[in-house]
Amino acid sequence: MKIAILSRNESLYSTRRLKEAGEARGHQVDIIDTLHCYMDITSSNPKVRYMGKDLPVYDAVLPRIGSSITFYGTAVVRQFEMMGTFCVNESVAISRSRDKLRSLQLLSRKGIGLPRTGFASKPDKIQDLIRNVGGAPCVIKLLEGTQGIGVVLAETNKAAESVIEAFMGLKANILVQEFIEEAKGSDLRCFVVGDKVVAAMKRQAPEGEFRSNLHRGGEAKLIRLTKDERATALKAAKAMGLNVCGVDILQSKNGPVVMEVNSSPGLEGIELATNKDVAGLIYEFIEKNAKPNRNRTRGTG
Ligand SMILES: Nc1ncnc2c1ncn2[C@@H]1O[C@H](COP(=O)(O)OP(=O)(O)OP(=O)(O)O)[C@@H](O)[C@H]1O
Ligand SMILES: [Mg+2]
Ligand SMILES: [Mg+2]
Repeated sequence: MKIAILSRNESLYSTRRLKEAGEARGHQVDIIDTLHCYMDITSSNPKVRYMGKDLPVYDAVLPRIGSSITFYGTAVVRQFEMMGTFCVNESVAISRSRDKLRSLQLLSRKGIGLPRTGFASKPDKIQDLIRNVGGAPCVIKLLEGTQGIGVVLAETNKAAESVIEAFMGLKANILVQEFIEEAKGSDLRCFVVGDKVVAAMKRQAPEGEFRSNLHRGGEAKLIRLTKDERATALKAAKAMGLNVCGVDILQSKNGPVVMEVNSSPGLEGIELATNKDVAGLIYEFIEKNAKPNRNRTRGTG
């Protein structure tokens, strides 16, 4: 098959592994720099232009859209959808996953377990917002954060109030969330491909830290999910409409709760921790599913 990986950086582990794994299975794999694509939207025959030429018709596009280029990146994916190209994750699903509030609302609508979460844009009733998630300790998050930056644990109601006021003063969008203390600084990354969790790892924060992000010094190890955890991850992926994603789960005393769903999950941590050929499994999915005009949202995303 002829497959394009949309990625800004071909030296990233995930991008390199995806190219290698695809070629090892006999595919032609091109890495296309998302920001260098430009589009012919007006014509009845939509195209993507790249380096002065039309891109060929691909059998599948594998979007790896970084959160800093969501807006343009999803427009490029949408253009491929309009051409009838099979996109592993569709543009609408990627956009949904980048908005923490929208994601939580979609997940909640499907009855998926979530930490109690509040959101407000004005500081009128901060105490009520804090009370609604069960009071301190609670977690305050910047909506646009990644790699654990902008995630704060407030140990007292007073501290929570000050942090919320400070963020709001800076006009930052935040959410306030129940602190899942019993997770003990760990979370589960469930890597979903199609309708399977193909790999899972437990990430543990270092001593004295509650954020388990590998970028914050967390350590990952292989884990066997419970039936409930597996079902929750699959339900979350389905609710978001993502074929390939990383579902992050906290083990709460009331069962698994979903923290977020990532539409361009990294391969390095998960392949290292589980020793699995996750990249190869993504191609297995593409080989089974990539047919022209199979995008559910063709032209309507
Ligand atoms: N409600 C919570 N209760 C307990 N721990 C939490 C909670 N929310 C977040 N954490 C911890 O903080 C970490 C970072 O939070 P989160 O994943 O929401 O932030 P992020 O900046 O979006 O990170 P990412 O890079 O994964 O997108 C989580 O991996 C988890 O270990
Ligand atoms: Mg995130
Ligand atoms: Mg996270």
